[in-house]
Amino acid sequence: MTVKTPGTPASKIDRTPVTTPGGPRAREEKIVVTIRLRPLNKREQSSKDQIAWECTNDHTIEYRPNPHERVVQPTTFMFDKVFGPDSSTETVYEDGVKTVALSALMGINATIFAYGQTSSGKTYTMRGITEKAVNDIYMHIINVSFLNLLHHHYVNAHLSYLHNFGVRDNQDLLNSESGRNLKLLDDPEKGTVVEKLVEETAKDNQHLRHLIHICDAQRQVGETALNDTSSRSHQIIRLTIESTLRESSDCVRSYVASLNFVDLAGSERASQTNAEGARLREGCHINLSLMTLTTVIRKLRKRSGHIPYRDSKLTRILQHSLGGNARTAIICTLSPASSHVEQSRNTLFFATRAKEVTNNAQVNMVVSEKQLVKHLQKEVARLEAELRTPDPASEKDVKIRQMEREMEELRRQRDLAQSQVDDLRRKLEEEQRAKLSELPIPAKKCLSFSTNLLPKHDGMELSCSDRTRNTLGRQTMRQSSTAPFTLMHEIRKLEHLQEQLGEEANRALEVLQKEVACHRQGNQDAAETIAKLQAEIRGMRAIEPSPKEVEVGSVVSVNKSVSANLKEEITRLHSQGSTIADLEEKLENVQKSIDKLVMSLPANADQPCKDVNQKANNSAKKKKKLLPLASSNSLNRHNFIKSPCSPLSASRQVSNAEIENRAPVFDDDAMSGDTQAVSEKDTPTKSEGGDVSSKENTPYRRSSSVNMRKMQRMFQNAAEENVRSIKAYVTELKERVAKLQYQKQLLVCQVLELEANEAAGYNLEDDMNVPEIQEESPASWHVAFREQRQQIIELWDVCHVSIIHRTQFYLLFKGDTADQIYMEVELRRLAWLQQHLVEIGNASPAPSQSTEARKRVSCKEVDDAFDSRGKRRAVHEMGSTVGGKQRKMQFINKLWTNPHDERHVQESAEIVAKLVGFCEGGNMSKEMFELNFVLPSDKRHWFIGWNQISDLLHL
Ligand SMILES: Nc1ncnc2c1ncn2[C@@H]1O[C@H](COP(=O)(O)OP(=O)(O)OP(=O)(O)O)[C@@H](O)[C@H]1O
Repeated sequence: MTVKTPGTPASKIDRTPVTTPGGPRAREEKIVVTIRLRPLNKREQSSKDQIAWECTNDHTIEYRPNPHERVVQPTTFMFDKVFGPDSSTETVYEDGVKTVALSALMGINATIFAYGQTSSGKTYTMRGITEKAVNDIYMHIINVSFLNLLHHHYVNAHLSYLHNFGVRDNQDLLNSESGRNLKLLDDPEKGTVVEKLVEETAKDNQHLRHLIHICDAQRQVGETALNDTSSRSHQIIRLTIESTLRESSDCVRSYVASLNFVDLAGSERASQTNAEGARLREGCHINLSLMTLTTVIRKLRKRSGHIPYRDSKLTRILQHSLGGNARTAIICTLSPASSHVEQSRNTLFFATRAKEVTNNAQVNMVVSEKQLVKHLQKEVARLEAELRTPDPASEKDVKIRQMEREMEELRRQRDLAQSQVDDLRRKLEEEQRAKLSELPIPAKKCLSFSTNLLPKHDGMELSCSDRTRNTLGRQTMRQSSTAPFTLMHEIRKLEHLQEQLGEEANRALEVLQKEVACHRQGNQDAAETIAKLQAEIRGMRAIEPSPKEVEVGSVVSVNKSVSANLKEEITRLHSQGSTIADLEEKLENVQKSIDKLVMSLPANADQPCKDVNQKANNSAKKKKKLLPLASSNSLNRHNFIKSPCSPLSASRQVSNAEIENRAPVFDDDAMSGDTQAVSEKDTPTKSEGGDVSSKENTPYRRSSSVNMRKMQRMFQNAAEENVRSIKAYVTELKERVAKLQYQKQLLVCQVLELEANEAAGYNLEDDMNVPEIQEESPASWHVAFREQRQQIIELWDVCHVSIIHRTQFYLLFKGDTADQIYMEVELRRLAWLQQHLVEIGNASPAPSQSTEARKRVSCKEVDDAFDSRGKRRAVHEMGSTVGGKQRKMQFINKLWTNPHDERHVQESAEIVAKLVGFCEGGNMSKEMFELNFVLPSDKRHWFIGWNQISDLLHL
């Protein structure tokens, strides 16, 4: 077993208390010095000895000199504890040395010894102290073993006994056969050891008492004048205590400590002891060893110089207890007799010096070989790790260099990725450019919109809102496929069409000018009209499209960002809104002028022609009723003016998509030739007379043989027809301008949506990789159409849309693929309207609008619209009877009331169409559905378009 204090080199061997500089902080503490003053013994009492010493308190003892005694020595001494003659040994133990004695249980060496002159009571005191201490130690062992079973705490005690050492020969009282010559050995680790000293292990308290008794019995005593049983040697009872504490499964701590009970031989004066011979020599040895002890104490007190431990065997054995690794308590015994005042004073002087001595007690921990091996292995591993581990500073540098390398690599990868992105972007732009320049522009796109543009009013959704939004959400998915480049391309294309329309209108007006010129007969109104038309033409010519940055079909500059281009486009389109409105206004003025001209024609005719003119006028009026939507004389108009944009042109046979998206090619020569041919063919005065501007050469006056009336009639008919054709064509141009207008607005909306998406973090450029246009298959469009139409019908009901509008729309759009744009526009503006109705608290004029429209369907029209069979069927279907005015209104109010009943909707549409005179392919045109996004409260709300239509239809 190895005895080791914490931090002590592990090579320490067992049971040797070692003080190490690196160990745990030593407990520096003074030697505990107590004084025990015994009572006068019988001999002293019989000799009438006086008490010279008195314990004035627990710490002070004072000398009581005789009244006549002259005292020059100190008379008062103070110690840690002073016990008077009445104090028991138990009190001395409990109050003076118990703490020191039990330190051995904690692995701290402890020494208790008694110092004093002969017969002062050292043996008497130490036997009691030893007994008390042993009792306490075994009580502790019992208690700790009982209370700390879980901690596996146990204590073993080993006893060794020395006697006579330092006096004559060392004698082991536990081994009487060992002889007298036990040698003291200096072990470098254990210190001073007694060779061949027997150590007996005490089994228990009784066994230990028995061992102590044996030692006491063998101790040499002798009779002196002062003490009948005077100890003639020093005695040391050494109790070695081992304790083990298992703190955890892998942590077991063992402690070892020596508890020394030292009963010194008493100093004596030969004159007092009357010793002679052997007793005198014993006394001399005793005094010599005690003198060495006194010297050691004195040296230790001064803490300087050589400590003469080796001058006596006593001090050699007690070296650790004197200023070393032990807690020490000295009990100085005194005789109170005045006859021993000088010896007592010397004892007090010794005690006074002893209490200045400081010990360094440490806990002695035992480490088993297994634990030692583990500890050494850990130490080796730690040292090897230290050897392997480079300097922290250099390690930090290495890490910094490594991080710098990683950063450099990341930068390189970033640059590489950036260049790859740039390449991809370049390629995409090139592909986009190639696609735009090569591919024909698709005819009908699924123009879509997002409800994101519309204000949201949670909790105020109407019944069909969800479905509408689902559809719109689905369309929003398609929206992402509309690339900004395509939008800009569309805008450019529409602008080009706008420009062509303007030019076409100019040509029409020029032809009209020529035609009107034929009617110059000094008629002031006609002249004014012509002058006005010429001004109109000049005005229209002044309307030039804005200079385009890029021609149609070309690619938007790739150097600008897409978003910047879109914003510019929006700004520019907004600025051009007035231009389109101007064009519409101009066309309106032209139409008015034409109307005025037509009206003026009969006035130029002679009276005989009145009937004819009246007929023509009536016909014109009749036509006027249908004019905006009438096809007019398509053959004549075709001959009158030929335009690829005209719905009546030869290119009419081409699909609408081709017409609308193909850049028109004007054949000026052909057109002028045709125009000329028409003029020559349809205007006999021109072909026959040449200069129609000359009154002299007018057919009326050049040939009297000609039937002037017939000629006039022919002329008027031809002129009237031509003017009517021009008027119809201008109307058609207006419709096309209107269509152009809402297509443009749709594009603006899409641009705004893209811009909103871009602001929300949506990457516009990502769309570059998505197919731009998703054409719906006929089957899927049919399904989508039915779904959209149902939503539209429900929204009509929710938004109280005019039943006339419902009827017209319902009958016009029946699922043709060309209807996609109209369906989506209708759905969009209904959704927009619905949101705004919610915004304004449903205070929409729409209901009154609807009611007004119902009122317009007069009772008479109800009567006229149906024959008796149709009426009966309608009445039957609507669950009412058509009788009085009130009942007729009830009948009308039952139209368009159930959006969920498809049959009801169909019947309602047919009835309203009959009532107001709608006929498909007749007075209804898809182009009349212009787009107008304004608030219902606005004077020009989108119902106005329907009011106008109603006005035209005289509803
Ligand atoms: N405190 C005490 N109370 C009563 N009797 C005492 C006390 N101290 C000592 N005696 C008695 O005094 C006598 C001498 O005591 P003791 O043998 O212990 O002295 P000693 O110091 O050991 O002497 P020596 O040095 O000669 O051995 C004994 O008979 C003992 O009983």
